Amino acid sequence: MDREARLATDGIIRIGTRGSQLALAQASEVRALLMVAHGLPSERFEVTVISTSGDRILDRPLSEVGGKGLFTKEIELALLGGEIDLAVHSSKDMSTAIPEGLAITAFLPREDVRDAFIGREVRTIDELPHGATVGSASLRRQSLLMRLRPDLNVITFRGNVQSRLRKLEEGQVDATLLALAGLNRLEMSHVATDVLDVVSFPPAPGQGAICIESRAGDQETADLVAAIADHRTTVALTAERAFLAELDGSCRTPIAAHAEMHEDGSMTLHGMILTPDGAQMHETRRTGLAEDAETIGRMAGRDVLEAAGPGFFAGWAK
Ligand SMILES: NCc1[nH]cc(CCC(=O)O)c1CC(=O)O
Repeated sequence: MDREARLATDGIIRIGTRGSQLALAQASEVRALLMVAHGLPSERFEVTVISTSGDRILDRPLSEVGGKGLFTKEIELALLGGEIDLAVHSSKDMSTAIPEGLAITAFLPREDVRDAFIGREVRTIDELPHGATVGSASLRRQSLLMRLRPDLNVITFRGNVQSRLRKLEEGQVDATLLALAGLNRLEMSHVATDVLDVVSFPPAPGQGAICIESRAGDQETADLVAAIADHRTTVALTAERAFLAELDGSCRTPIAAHAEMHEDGSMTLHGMILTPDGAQMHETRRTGLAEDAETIGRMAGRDVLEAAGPGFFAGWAK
């Protein structure tokens, strides 16, 4: 029996995801893409919701609790334990080190990479009054904001998309920033009052891209998800994640990166590191062949480390 026939006759494909509305929307998107790609009915799929430490710890900034692995650890344990066959993640939340026995088997076509600005009484960052309060959980967004507007009162602001918007409505903050990708997936892009450009406000590595993780030896699932993988996104994410890998071992400073593969097979990467207060910034642009994405990412990482010098990290080191 070939693989398609086997999938059509045995077992359920079990998809693991976090329980936030955004995570559930992403899991539904993956299921829909797999149904279309393989002609499978929805009954072949089961979506298992898994609560992660990142979902439970809401009172502290993530950078204090221990960063990225927090949104993926419990889901990865379920994969390793065979409770689920594939995990759907926001690539932005993935650490660069994938646990032994697991692998990223697909990056899906990328959504909009940009950040959205959501003001309660104003439409843009420029229009915010002196000293206005802006909430964000992201060190990168906090730093980029303070770089543009050192007068702002930037505060840490956690929770899922809906709870952040509620805090904004209640007046706890005058504005917030969210990934446009998440708003689009939730069909909530109407709340954005401005969209920030990638040159002055580059996204987090991986922003806007869903990735699928599965067991390293599970060829059947790897083949299944290969049908919905996107090459250009894979190239961009390879470069951005290599840039991040080069940096995140040595610093906890804000990191931004945006890579794009072009039609002619070339690619560009814009990488940036900042001090948390936004006062200092180093950036690099590298262009090369898509097949060299990993090297380009690594070299870009070294560019900014070298430009920054050891003094840059004084006070911001791990
Ligand atoms: N850290 C939370 C998170 N992880 C991924 C997204 C957005 C969706 C994406 O980037 O794919 C968000 C929310 C946000 O930043 O607004």
